[in-house]
Amino acid sequence: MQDNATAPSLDYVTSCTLPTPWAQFTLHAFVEHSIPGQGPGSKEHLAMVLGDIGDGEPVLARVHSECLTGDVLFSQRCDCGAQLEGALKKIATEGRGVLLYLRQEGRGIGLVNKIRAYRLQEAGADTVEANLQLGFHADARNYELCKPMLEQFGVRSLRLMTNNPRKIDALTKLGIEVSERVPLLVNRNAFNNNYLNTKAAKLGHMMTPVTEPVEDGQL
Ligand SMILES: Nc1nc2c(ncn2[C@@H]2O[C@H](COP(=O)(O)OP(=O)(O)OP(=O)(O)O)[C@@H](O)[C@H]2O)c(=O)[nH]1
Ligand SMILES: [Zn+2]
Repeated sequence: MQDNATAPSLDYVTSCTLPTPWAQFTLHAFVEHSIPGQGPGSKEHLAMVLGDIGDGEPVLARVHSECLTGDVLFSQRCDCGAQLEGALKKIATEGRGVLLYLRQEGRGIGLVNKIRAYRLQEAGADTVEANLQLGFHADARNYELCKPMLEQFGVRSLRLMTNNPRKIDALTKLGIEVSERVPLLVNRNAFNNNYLNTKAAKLGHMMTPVTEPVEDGQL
C-alpha cells in the first residue's frame, strides 16, 4: 500500500476524439504531480480508449512506455514503434480496448540518458549493461499510475498485450487483474535483434531468441 504522503497525485484533465488510420479513439489527458523535491514537477500521461471499456468485462489493453525515438522518429533500434502501431490496430480490429501511454522514456531514465545508453551500446554494452554503467537500474519504470488511470474508466481486468513478465507482476501487485497475456511480437530486424535477445535473456521477456541473421519483419 502506498503512503499518501509519498505517492504522486494524478489529475484527470480532459478528453478529445483522436482519429487514427485504424479507428477513432477518445484521447484522455492526465497530469501527474510529483512530490516536491523528488523528480520533475509534473508529467502529462495519456490514455487512448475505444468502445465501452467500463462494462466489467476484461479489456484488451496496452501499457506503453514512451519511446520518442521508436514511437515518433521511426527508430529500428527497438520494437516500440511497431508495438504501438500493432496494439492500436488490434484494439481497432476488436473495436474495444485501451492504450495507456506512460511518459517514462528510456525505461524510466529519460531521453538524453537513453541516448547516452545507446552510445555505450555502440561501444559494445548491451541494453542492460549500458543502464548499469550509467548508474541506473536495468529497468527504472513504475506502473503505479496505471491504477488510477484505469479506475477513471472503471477497468479492473486486462487482456494485456505484452511480452514482459515484470509488467504483468507489477500490475498484479497493484491490484489490477491480468486475465490474459496477449503476445505482441513485431518488427524483429537486423538492428534490434541483439536488443530483443538481451531482453529475453536478461529481462525475462517472453520471446524466442534468434541467433541467425534475421530478415526484416521476422517474429
Ligand atoms: N534505457 C533504455 N531504454 C530503452 C532502450 N530501448 C528501448 N528503451 C525504452 O524501453 C521502453 C520500452 O521497453 P520494452 O522492454 O520494449 O517494452 P516493455 O514495455 O518492457 O515490454 P513489452 O510490453 O513486451 O513491450 C521505452 O521506455 C523505451 O524508451 C535502451 O536500449 N535503453
Ligand atoms: Zn523503443
